[in-house]
Amino acid sequence: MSGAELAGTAAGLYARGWLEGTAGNLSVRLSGDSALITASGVSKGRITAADVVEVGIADSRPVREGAPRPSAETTIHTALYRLSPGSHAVVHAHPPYATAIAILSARRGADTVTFTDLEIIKGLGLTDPSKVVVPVFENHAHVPAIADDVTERLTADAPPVMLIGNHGATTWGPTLEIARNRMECLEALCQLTLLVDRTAA
Ligand SMILES: CSC[C@@H](O)[C@@H](O)C(=O)COP(=O)(O)O
Ligand SMILES: [Zn+2]
Repeated sequence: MSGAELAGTAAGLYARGWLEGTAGNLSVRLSGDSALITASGVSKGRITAADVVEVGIADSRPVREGAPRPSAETTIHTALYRLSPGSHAVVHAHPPYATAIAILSARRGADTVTFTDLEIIKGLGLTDPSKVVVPVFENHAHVPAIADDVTERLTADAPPVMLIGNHGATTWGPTLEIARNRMECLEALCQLTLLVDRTAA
């Protein structure tokens, strides 16, 4: 897995309007103990292989001196890699419908959103695709506090998708393509829910 592949996937999500401004971050696991993640504060629509940083999964810090500043959300990515050894990619984006559901959930004080009986749930790779309970995390200004909540709340068999209240969505999986597909499925679930008013939060 290379920085060029991360940049290509990021450009595709940017083109869909899911990474507005400098929003979003993507990473891939390089080995058991490090990951390649997008640099912070750059447009993911035009990043290149030079705009990625190798960080330690244990400490979330750049492996090499002089590297660009890694994503502000690095601690969330590394928390997910520690939680889920079979996961090799994490995608964070601000897709409009998922973000709208995240905003509505935060307003209601809901810490989960439940989707039931929608075919697209199958795209999340769950054992039982009849229902998915998606966790909603508080959007702490101090990002490591979100990562701490992830570590505290999620188990290794949690669905590979989460929302961050008033903010956006994060998905993960065994490959970058699968993590990206899961983001598309989560966005579709949120869009359908808002279209037909089936919100079960
Ligand atoms: C454009 S502001 C969004 C950021 O605060 C953050 O949520 C985000 O998605 C991108 O952060 P980054 O540090 O560039 O990886
Ligand atoms: Zn974000």
